[in-house]
Amino acid sequence: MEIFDYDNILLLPRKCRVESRSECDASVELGGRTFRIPAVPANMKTVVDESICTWLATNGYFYVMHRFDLDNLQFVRDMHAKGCYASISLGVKQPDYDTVDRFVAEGITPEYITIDIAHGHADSVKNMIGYLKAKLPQAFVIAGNVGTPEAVIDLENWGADATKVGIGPGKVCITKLKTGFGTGGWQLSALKWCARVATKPIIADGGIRSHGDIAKSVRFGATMVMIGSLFAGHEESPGKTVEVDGELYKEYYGSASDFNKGEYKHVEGKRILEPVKGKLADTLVEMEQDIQSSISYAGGKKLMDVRKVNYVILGGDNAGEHLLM
Ligand SMILES: NC(=O)C1=CN([C@@H]2O[C@H](COP(=O)(O)OP(=O)(O)OC[C@H]3O[C@@H](n4cnc5c(N)ncnc54)[C@H](OP(=O)(O)O)[C@@H]3O)[C@@H](O)[C@H]2O)C=CC1
Ligand SMILES: Nc1nc2c(ncn2[C@@H]2O[C@H](COP(=O)(O)O)[C@@H](O)[C@H]2O)c(=O)[nH]1
Repeated sequence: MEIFDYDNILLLPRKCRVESRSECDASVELGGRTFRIPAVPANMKTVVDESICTWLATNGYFYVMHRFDLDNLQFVRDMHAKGCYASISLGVKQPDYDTVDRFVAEGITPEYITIDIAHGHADSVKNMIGYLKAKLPQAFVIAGNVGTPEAVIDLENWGADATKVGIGPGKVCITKLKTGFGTGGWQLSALKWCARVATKPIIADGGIRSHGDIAKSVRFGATMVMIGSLFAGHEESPGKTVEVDGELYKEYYGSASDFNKGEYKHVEGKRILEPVKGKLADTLVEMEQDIQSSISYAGGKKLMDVRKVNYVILGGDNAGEHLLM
């Protein structure tokens, strides 16, 4: 099996088929809606809040609200009152089942529900998917996180409409160090491995460090990528602003960090400071333009044309050119 990651892969250009990159369509479909770009901010407390989610929904982007210190029911009511789709996260504990029951009692369904736990290849996830499919059958269910083809097959068979792939590649993740497990350092080839067996969309989660990594993810099978650090640190980001030597930073911490949990128990995340980098809307526009350029280098006009390109692996035992035959 080839082992590689974002920083040692390059995609190979094909003859251009457009006169302008504006002809390239970066949009993607997920769960019956079309979104402007195949990237979604991570469902983390220092990355999204209700006002960012509202802005994303009303401007054609996908979002997933986090599930920490939040009344999910009120969030969905608010989003629907504003005419927006609702996309929430759930865990697998009793309060999460209670939340589902409250949705049923009120007769409202969030359009997207992401079951988001550290080790998503688990019966607890199977049971929650089953419960959601029985109680809220209209919801599009994303489940994770996982890092192997067996897990993707199981989650899909249990009823997930999409899977989220990535155990430990995140910038504030310390799972690899604390447990010795994960896809950190080889997330892109883990994605390729998982995508070979997937029959439903994959959301590649974690490890994206530059905009070009989005095209690489799509090339290796992702429908969408989930991104934390690149979206944290904007003026609107919910993390606390901190000044160090006259420079402004925003805090970005892991959902399994003591900062998020409020206690030091099973900690698998840390806190870092991201330099404040302007407005989120500007980053999203730049991201879309960069994906349009990726599509043009792929010799295509639409996002999935990126899947057709060859690639090279730089350095290491697997180095070489990989041609689609
Ligand atoms: N993508 C990644 O690499 C990781 C992401 N995270 C993120 O952190 C947040 C919190 O995650 P999590 O702690 O799972 O959420 P929760 O605290 O809601 O825990 C979910 C359930 O899974 C159990 N659980 C958690 N980890 C494991 C494990 N390794 N083996 C068996 N059972 C486990 C927990 O029990 P108990 O706590 O008693 O074990 C609990 O019952 C999520 O948003 C998650 O996505 C966290 C770690 C890795
Ligand atoms: N192992 C951990 N992973 C975490 C934690 N909190 C979030 N995450 C994952 O990271 C990505 C974002 O990655 P980035 O490289 O784009 O910054 C996020 O979507 C989660 O899957 C954590 O505490 N530990």
